Amino acid sequence: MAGLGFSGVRRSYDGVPALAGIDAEIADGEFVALLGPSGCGKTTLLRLIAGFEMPDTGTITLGGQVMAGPDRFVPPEDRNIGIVFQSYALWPHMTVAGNVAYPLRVRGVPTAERRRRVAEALDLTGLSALADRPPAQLSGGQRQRVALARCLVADPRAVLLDEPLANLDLALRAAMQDAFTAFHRRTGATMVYVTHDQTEALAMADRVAVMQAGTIRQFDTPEGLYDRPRDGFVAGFVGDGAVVALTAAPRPGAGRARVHALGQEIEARCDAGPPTHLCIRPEQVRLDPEGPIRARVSACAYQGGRFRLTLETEGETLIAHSARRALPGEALRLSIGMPWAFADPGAPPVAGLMQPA
Ligand SMILES: Nc1ncnc2c1ncn2[C@@H]1O[C@H](COP(=O)(O)OP(=O)(O)OP(=O)(O)O)[C@@H](O)[C@H]1O
Repeated sequence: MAGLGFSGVRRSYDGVPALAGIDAEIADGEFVALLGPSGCGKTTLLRLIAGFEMPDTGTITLGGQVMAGPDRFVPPEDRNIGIVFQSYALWPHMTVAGNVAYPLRVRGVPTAERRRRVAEALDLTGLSALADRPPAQLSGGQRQRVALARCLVADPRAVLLDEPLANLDLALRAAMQDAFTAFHRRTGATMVYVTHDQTEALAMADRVAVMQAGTIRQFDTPEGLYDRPRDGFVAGFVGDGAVVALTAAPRPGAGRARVHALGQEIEARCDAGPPTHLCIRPEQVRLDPEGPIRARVSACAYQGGRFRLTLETEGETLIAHSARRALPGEALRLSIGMPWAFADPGAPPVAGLMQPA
């Protein structure tokens, strides 16, 4: 397996940028998710890694070797990268074992070695008992595992997965997420996983690249994205909660700041730079009869074991969790515990925001 590198990678279609400058490193053996809304460039980046397309400018490396650059382009068949698509693309007339053996047969791998490697790939994907079945007699999740086994058997340097669970129902998706994570642990494969489903990305990946409009807005661990989003897009796109503009921001101290928002002074976590916004997660909103903030319930949804409350206060909408059902229109009091304050470079300047001296 091998790591991947991207330096100044750009790609446009008809003059419109699909990738507007990608710089990133993916370590050998890392499981990375590319997460973002439709049209943000995830599939384009995957296609460039696979070699189905060339970047307009920039360099892509695999295991330190240039795959695409100013004067070099390695075609897809010479990159040894495995790909698992949303549509499983299995041969209907071949058994599971036959499908998995196919890439080795094409390469002329001798029979004994072929048998050994197929048995290993079937074992890794939990398919040994189904080796003799045709794809028509498999569930969607089992077919997807055949596609994964077929990709693995060729011993690829990296595995690319393009929304592989999109066609599966919710229960099966959850089971397959566990299967992918277990598979990654056992193989140590470098995996790049495209999805627009944040639950999937946060549950499985070591790190997630959050993309928007052809750029990576933040490339971080799932906890990093949730606890310390770098800008308003990431704060709003990843996880539940609210993004609230500050009305005044004193100079932040080391890792902490007292900021003004929601008509209150609130103690927040922060890093360098004067913050402009707060990201308030539901678990940071305490329903507290003595709390300083007055709010009104606008919606209440049961989420199994708890209720998700939508609350209106000071012209902002907050999300809270509650053990009991609340009625729309009900008045509550809140306190806010240690939200994350960040500087959003994309946001318009906040009127009256007090800048540090
Ligand atoms: N072959 C193409 N010709 C013209 N435009 C393209 C082509 N491929 C992609 N694009 C455009 O490039 C942008 C990025 O597309 P891409 O498929 O990479 O997005 P995505 O994030 O994978 O979206 P989705 O989640 O909907 O698959 C989009 O605006 C898309 O319309």
